[in-house]
Amino acid sequence: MTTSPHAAHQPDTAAAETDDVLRIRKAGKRFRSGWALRDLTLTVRRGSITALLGPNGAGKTTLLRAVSGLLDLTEGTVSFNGRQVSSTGTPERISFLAQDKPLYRRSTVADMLQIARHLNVRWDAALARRLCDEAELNQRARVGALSGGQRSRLALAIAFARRPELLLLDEPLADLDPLARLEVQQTLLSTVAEQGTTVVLSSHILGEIEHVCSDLAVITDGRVSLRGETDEVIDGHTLLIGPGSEPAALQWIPREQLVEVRRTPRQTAVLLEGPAPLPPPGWSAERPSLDEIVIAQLRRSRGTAVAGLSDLDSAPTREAS
Ligand SMILES: Nc1ncnc2c1ncn2[C@@H]1O[C@H](COP(=O)(O)OP(=O)(O)OP(=O)(O)O)[C@@H](O)[C@H]1O
Repeated sequence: MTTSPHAAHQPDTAAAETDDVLRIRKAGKRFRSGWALRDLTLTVRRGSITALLGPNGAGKTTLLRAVSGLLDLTEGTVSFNGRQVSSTGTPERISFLAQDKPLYRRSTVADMLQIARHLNVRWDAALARRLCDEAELNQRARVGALSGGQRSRLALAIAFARRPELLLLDEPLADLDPLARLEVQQTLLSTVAEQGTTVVLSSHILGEIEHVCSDLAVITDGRVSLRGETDEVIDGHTLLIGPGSEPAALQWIPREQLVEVRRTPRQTAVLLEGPAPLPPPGWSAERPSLDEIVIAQLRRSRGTAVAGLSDLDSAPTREAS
């Protein structure tokens, strides 16, 4: 798997420090069961919405917890605005919303907002109220009586109302119905635009990430395997669609750019990194979706992506016409 030019090793200049709100360098976290993060390097641009994507167990939650100061790394460093983060305390300007939303089930929505108001130095009551109203949350309803999605919306309202500089969200869209997902995405976009908040979120919902997240990082086995600005990652790939499934018909495809070959009896789809060479007659080049790229790259990292590669290697060379 490739890493985009934005990845890993950027020069440590003063300008970069200003633009990058978060710098994670060679992060490693070892639990008894093994390494959850390994040599993970990632920078997050100020004002960006960055998606952490990856399979179950890839290390996304562990990374978010390390950034929020909830656990110490075994190796490497996390720095927020140039200051190293450690488990001695979450920096005041970072807000982390965990997957299991931290709410008191016996409290009402109104009480929960009051509690949060007292617990936080910075608190935007008007924003909390507006977000609860948008979610049609009854202020007198008990938290325990809300649906999973409604509890997520309340927890999100509290996270936003803290007005953090860096908002970390672990699977924020997971419990939400399609309409609520759209509304939460809209809130994310408007909050970033209004407040200049930087957001890092983990998600499995790829289709929607494409429209919300300016940046993405794919994490596999505790490492960053692909990262960059979302548009650039998409523009950096080409999907070629052609007829037939004969391996010999693929010889014109540059082997070093190949991410995935998928065949049906009628059609062959080839995902390439970078621009495609001029395809032969009958083939077309398309812009792939983010889903297609991320899923293919994940399959590739598991060694299952290039189903047709061995055929391609053993196929006879196509004669030049
Ligand atoms: N507290 C812990 N103690 C031991 N092992 C842990 C702990 N937390 C995470 N792990 C392990 O670290 C690895 C990464 O887990 P993590 O929860 O960070 O993955 P994830 O990418 O967030 O997964 P998911 O998408 O399923 O939420 C897994 O193998 C997990 O079992």
